[in-house]
Amino acid sequence: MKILSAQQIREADAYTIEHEPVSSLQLMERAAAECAGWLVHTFGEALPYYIFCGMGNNGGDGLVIARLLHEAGLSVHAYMVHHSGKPSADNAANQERFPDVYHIHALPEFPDLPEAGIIVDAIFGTGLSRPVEGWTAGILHKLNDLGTKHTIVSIDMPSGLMADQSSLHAPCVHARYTLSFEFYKLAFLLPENAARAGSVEVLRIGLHPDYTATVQTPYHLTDGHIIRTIYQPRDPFAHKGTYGHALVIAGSHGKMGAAILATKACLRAGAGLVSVHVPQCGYNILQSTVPEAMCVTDEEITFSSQFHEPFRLHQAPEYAAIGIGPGIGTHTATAGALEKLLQLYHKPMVLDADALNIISAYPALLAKIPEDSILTPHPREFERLFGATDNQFDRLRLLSAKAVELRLYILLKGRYSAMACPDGAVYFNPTGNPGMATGGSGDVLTGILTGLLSQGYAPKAALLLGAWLHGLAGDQAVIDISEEALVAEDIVYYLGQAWLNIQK
Ligand SMILES: NC(=O)C1=CN([C@@H]2O[C@H](COP(=O)(O)OP(=O)(O)OC[C@H]3O[C@@H](n4cnc5c(N)ncnc54)[C@H](O)[C@@H]3O)[C@@H](O)[C@H]2O)[C@@H](O)CC1
Ligand SMILES: Nc1ncnc2c1ncn2[C@@H]1O[C@H](COP(=O)(O)OP(=O)(O)O)[C@@H](O)[C@H]1O
Ligand SMILES: [K+]
Repeated sequence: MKILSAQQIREADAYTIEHEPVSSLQLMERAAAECAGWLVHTFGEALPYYIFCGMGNNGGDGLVIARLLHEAGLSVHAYMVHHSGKPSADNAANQERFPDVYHIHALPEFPDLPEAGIIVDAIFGTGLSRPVEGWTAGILHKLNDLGTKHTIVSIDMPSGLMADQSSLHAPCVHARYTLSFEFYKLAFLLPENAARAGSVEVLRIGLHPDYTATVQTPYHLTDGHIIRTIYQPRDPFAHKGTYGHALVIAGSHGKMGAAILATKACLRAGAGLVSVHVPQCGYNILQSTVPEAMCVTDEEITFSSQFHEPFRLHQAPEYAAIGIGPGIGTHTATAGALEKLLQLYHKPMVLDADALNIISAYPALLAKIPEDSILTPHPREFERLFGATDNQFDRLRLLSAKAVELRLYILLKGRYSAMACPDGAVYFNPTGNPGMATGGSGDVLTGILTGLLSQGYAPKAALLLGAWLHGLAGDQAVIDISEEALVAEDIVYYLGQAWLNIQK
C-alpha cells in the first residue's frame, strides 16, 4: 500500500472529483457517512456525541457527521472552533445544512461536557501545515484533559498532528481512535506519534484508483498483496542443494543462545543447508540443540580468524549467504575477523547486532560491506552507526539517504520496522506485536533473512518477506501464548504458521 503525502492526498481528492460524477461536497458526505457508520457500529446509539469542528474541510466532515447522527436520532452536540477567519466553501455549505452549532471564539468559551460520551475531533486534518498556537492550542489541551472521561475519536488526523513532517513538540489531540481516510499517513508509522493517533482505522471513501495506481511515492506499507508477489513456492524436484548453504556467525561465551536462535530461524526460513560458526565452547551446545545444522568452531572465545578445520575464513565465499552479528561481541580479534570476511565475501549478506557495533567503532568498514547487503539495526545501533537526529522524520530521511549512498538495505527495527532500499524506496512492515519486545527476537530476524537470501530470494524480496514472516510468526504465537509469555524461540516455532498463512 502506498503512503501518500498530504499534498498527494489532496491531488487524489481533486482527481476523483474531476474523473467521477462526484462533487467535493458529495465526497465529504461519503467520507462523513463512513465515519458516522463506524461510530454507531463501535459505540452504539446511547452515548452523547460531542463533535468539535474546525473551519476547513476536516471541520466540514465533522458537521456532516453531526447532521447524520442527529438525523439518526442520536444525542449530538456540535461546536465550531473559530481558529481562522473564514470557513472553507464546503464547511460553510454544511453549516447551512446543520446550523445547530455552538461557536467558540476563545478558550473561556470551551463548553462543559457533563455526561461521559464520544468526543469527535474534526478541528484539523491534513490541511495543517504548522504547529497550532494560541488559544486554539489551548482547546486541544482541554480535549486531552477530557480524554479519561470521554473517548476521543479523531477524524482523518488527530488535530495538531502533521501528516508528513515532525510534530514532536506540537500541541496535539491524543486520540483513542483515528479514522484515516483511504490511506495510512506517514506520521502514524513513526513511534514518536503513536500515542497521539491511538488505534488507526483506515476507512475507504472511494477515491479514484487510477490516481493511486500511478502516483509516485518513496513510502509504502507492506501488505499481503506485495508478499504474495514475492513468495516463491518450492520446486517439487528440489534437493537440499537447491536452497543454498547458509552460514550463521553468532554467539560467544555466555551468548550462545543468540547462535541457537539465529540458526534455528535460518533453517525454518527454508535454507537447504545451514552451518553455524561458534567459538569452541559452543560446540556441544549447538550440536545438541540444533542437530540439523553443521557446526564450525573457533579456537578463541569469540569469532576470530582462528578457525578449526574444516572451515577457514577463505572458504567463506562458498556460502550462498552469510548472516553475522548476534552475540559475537566486539573484541578486537572479532573486528579483525569481520574486516577479513568483508574483504573475502562479495555477495549480499546480513549484518546485525555486534557486527553493526563493530562497524560503528570502525566506520571505514561501512564502505567494504558487499553491495545490496541487509543491515538490521535497532534504534540505538542505528544511532551509533549514523548519528542522532532531532526527530523521527529526520531519522527516516537519514535512513533513506544512507541506504542510497551506501547501496545497502537498512531495516530500522520498531513497531513498524522501516526498510530503506538503495533505490530510495522505504517500506514499513505492519506485522508484529509488543510481545516481540523480548531478548533474542532480533537474532531470529537475522536467521530468517539469511535463510531467505540463501535459498535465492533477491535481497529486497528477502527483506520484505523476512520482516513480514518474523512479525506474522509473532502474531500467530501470541494467539496461543500471550504477549507477556512470548519468548524469541516461540517466533521460530511459529514460523511454520506464518509460512502457511502466506500460502493461503
Ligand atoms: N481527499 C480526502 O481525503 C478528503 C478530505 N476530506 C477532509 O478534508 C481535510 C482537509 O481539509 P483542509 O485542506 O480544508 O484542511 P483542514 O480542515 O485540515 O484545516 C485547514 C484549516 O485550518 C487552517 N489552519 C492550517 N494550519 C493552521 C494552524 N497551524 N493554526 C490555525 N489554523 C490553521 C487553515 O487556514 C484552514 O482553515 C481532510 O483531513 C479530511 O478530513 C474530506 O472532506 C473528504 C475527502
Ligand atoms: N512492539 C513491537 N511491535 C512489533 N515488533 C516488535 C515490537 N518490539 C520488538 N519488535 C521486533 O522484534 C525485534 C527486536 O529486535 P532487537 O531489538 O534486535 O532484539 P534482540 O537484540 O534482543 O534480538 C525487531 O525485529 C522488532 O521489529
Ligand atoms: K481531526
